[in-house]
Amino acid sequence: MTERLTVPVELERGSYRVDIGTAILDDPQSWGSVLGDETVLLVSNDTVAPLYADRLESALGERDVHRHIIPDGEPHKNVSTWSGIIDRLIEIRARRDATLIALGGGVVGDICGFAAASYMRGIRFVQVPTTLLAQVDASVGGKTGINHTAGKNLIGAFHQPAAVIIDTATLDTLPRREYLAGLAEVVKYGAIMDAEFLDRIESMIDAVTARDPEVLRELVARSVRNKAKVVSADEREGGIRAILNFGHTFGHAIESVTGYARYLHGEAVAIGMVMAASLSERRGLCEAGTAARLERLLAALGLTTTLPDDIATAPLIETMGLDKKAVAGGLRLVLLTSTGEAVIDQDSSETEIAAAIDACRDPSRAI
Ligand SMILES: NC(=O)c1ccc[n+]([C@@H]2O[C@H](COP(=O)([O-])OP(=O)(O)OC[C@H]3O[C@@H](n4cnc5c(N)ncnc54)[C@H](O)[C@@H]3O)[C@@H](O)[C@H]2O)c1
Ligand SMILES: O=C(O)C(=O)C[C@@H](O)[C@H](O)[C@H](O)COP(=O)(O)O
Ligand SMILES: [Zn+2]
Repeated sequence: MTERLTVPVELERGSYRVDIGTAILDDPQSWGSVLGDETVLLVSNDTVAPLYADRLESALGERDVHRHIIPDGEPHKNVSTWSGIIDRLIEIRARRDATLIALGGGVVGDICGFAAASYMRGIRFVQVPTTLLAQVDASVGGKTGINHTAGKNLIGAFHQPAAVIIDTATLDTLPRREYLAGLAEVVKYGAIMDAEFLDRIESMIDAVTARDPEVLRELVARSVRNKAKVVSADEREGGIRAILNFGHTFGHAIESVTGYARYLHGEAVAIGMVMAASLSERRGLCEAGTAARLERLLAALGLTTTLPDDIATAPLIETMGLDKKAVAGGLRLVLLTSTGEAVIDQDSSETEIAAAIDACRDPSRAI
């Protein structure tokens, strides 16, 4: 086991800790201060449970622990899977003092968090993220929810976890495509708030793609610190938190129009970030070359930043209209003023947005 790092998430209504280490998922020390003698429902999916659920449960000792396994995949991040968790909580006669444990990627974490937010108007839950994306982003900050066919995460609630336990050794079994998708959210922190982090990632591409354990620890810890800083400043996205949505208005629309089955969340966000950076340049908000730098980095990490021609621009823009940041006056987009600085902006015309989308179609293009 490597030394355990702890990042606090400080909030007005109760802070919590994010523990980061290797082999800490089944270390009883991870759980002693997190759980009492309440009933526990361990929720995972049919891919992750066979890998890690027994190990985790072995650390919970004699507690009253039940399991619920959900089907794997973003298309299952829906009302039916949420309702299955609620049914299971009722079946085990869980009371208000019960705790849910979400063991898996962001899909398990988001649905489980929403079940915890809604069952009996709110019970505790603990995040045990097992994908890079969930470790650097989804497990921290309390956004929970499910998709609707009309739009991504359209149903949900803010509900903070009681604790987050990040065992970076679980990334050893993560498929490469999933790992690379997680890197998109890591790059996001560099783009919106931490230019030095972006330089650092650029300086160690090979170690990053090779999942060097020390580098993983650095990527996860720095990402979590960045996220915790923003969430502590604005827990419920009244303002600054929206910067964490950089690339997401475009990315979520790409996921939605393709039925949540063609692109992974991080892959769609990677394309969306290049579109948002390109729009920032077109609007004169940041210097020429900002989008190209971002695109070069994402490509070096193995992420695609090109939008295929069969995804038309008009339906994308229509779907973007259901983005949760939109207000009566129109879309609100996160744009860059430089690498490492973001603003929330409402002044882009539909023509400018369409041009930024179309700029990402041709791989030989100048974005
Ligand atoms: N709440 C938030 O703040 C927030 C932030 C970012 C993303 N999200 C959401 O998170 C979701 C994406 O999360 P994700 O990228 O983790 O996808 P995911 O949850 O679908 O997991 C990716 C795949 O990896 C598998 N997997 C997970 N851990 C594994 C492991 N250790 N070894 C082998 N396989 C493993 C999963 O079963 C799945 O097939 C999206 O729904 C997105 O909207 C939420
Ligand atoms: O934590 C946040 O705030 C984020 O926006 C993080 C995003 O990476 C994440 O994908 C989030 O779920 C998107 O939120 P939404 O409000 O646009 O659904
Ligand atoms: Zn995201």
